[in-house]
Amino acid sequence: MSASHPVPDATAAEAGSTILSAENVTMRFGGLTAVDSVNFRVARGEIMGLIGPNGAGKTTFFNCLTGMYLPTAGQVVFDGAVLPPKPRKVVRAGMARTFQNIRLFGNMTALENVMVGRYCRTTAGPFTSIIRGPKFRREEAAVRARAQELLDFVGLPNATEILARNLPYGDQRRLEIARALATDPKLILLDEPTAGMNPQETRQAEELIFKIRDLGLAVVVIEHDMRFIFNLCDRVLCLVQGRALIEGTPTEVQSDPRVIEAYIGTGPEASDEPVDGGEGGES
Ligand SMILES: Nc1ncnc2c1ncn2[C@@H]1O[C@H](COP(=O)(O)OP(=O)(O)OP(=O)(O)O)[C@@H](O)[C@H]1O
Repeated sequence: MSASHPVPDATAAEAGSTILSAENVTMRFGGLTAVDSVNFRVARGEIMGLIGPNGAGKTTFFNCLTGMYLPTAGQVVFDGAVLPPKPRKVVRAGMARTFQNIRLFGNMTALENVMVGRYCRTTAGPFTSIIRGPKFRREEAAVRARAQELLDFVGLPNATEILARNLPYGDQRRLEIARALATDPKLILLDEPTAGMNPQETRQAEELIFKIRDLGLAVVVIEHDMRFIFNLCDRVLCLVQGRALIEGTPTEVQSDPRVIEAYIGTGPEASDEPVDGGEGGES
């Protein structure tokens, strides 16, 4: 990252203070309570993991945290203010996310995909953009330079002109992260960032997330790969049937018999992956 384009970096005073909190967040779909009175706190510069068996409510909770859903009850406070229930405003407030199912613009190049993420921070109005005035051209050049920096940062320095749909799967996941970083977030939420990755790509993803944290960002990660999550996270919250079962350090969570039972209880698919972080893929 060049000095001319500083990225968010928590000061010593800010580090450790709360950036995101969920207070009794509940989300109901008709008669189904997908998320039930969940409390959650993420500190600046922290990597927080969200685990739970299939259908536990992780993605629904993520959607509440990122303004995609307005919780049925409870509230989400981000950087000292109640979260606006509009994804666009949430991004501007400093929260970015990636999706379980990759959502790139397949027919745009890698660079253009990242540039799209950056436009939420530009100020050129419609008039100067249409006539391609000096302000627009200055901003466009800065957006392009920043996008390339982010491609370098996530390990895709040579992907600039490649169409997103032609990138290997692991690279597409990195590209999604670059696009999220382009919005200058204070917190980034990653929904299954290693899904479909081979072990080498998974290790690279882990290194990338540590690098992001080292910039001072807070990170929240949903993952089924227990080895990955317990290596990576400072704290882990386990959801089961929409409720918070336990929150603690990886050591505390992986040794809790209720967590083991919750996973084994979900059937043979989940029990393939021991919660003690043993060898294996996704649950
Ligand atoms: N839009 C929706 N309408 C109705 N029910 C929903 C909706 N989204 C999720 N659900 C239900 O809410 C529950 C929690 O789903 P969710 O996708 O949040 O779980 P998850 O922990 O992310 O699961 P997975 O690990 O399989 O992705 C499930 O029973 C699901 O069927």
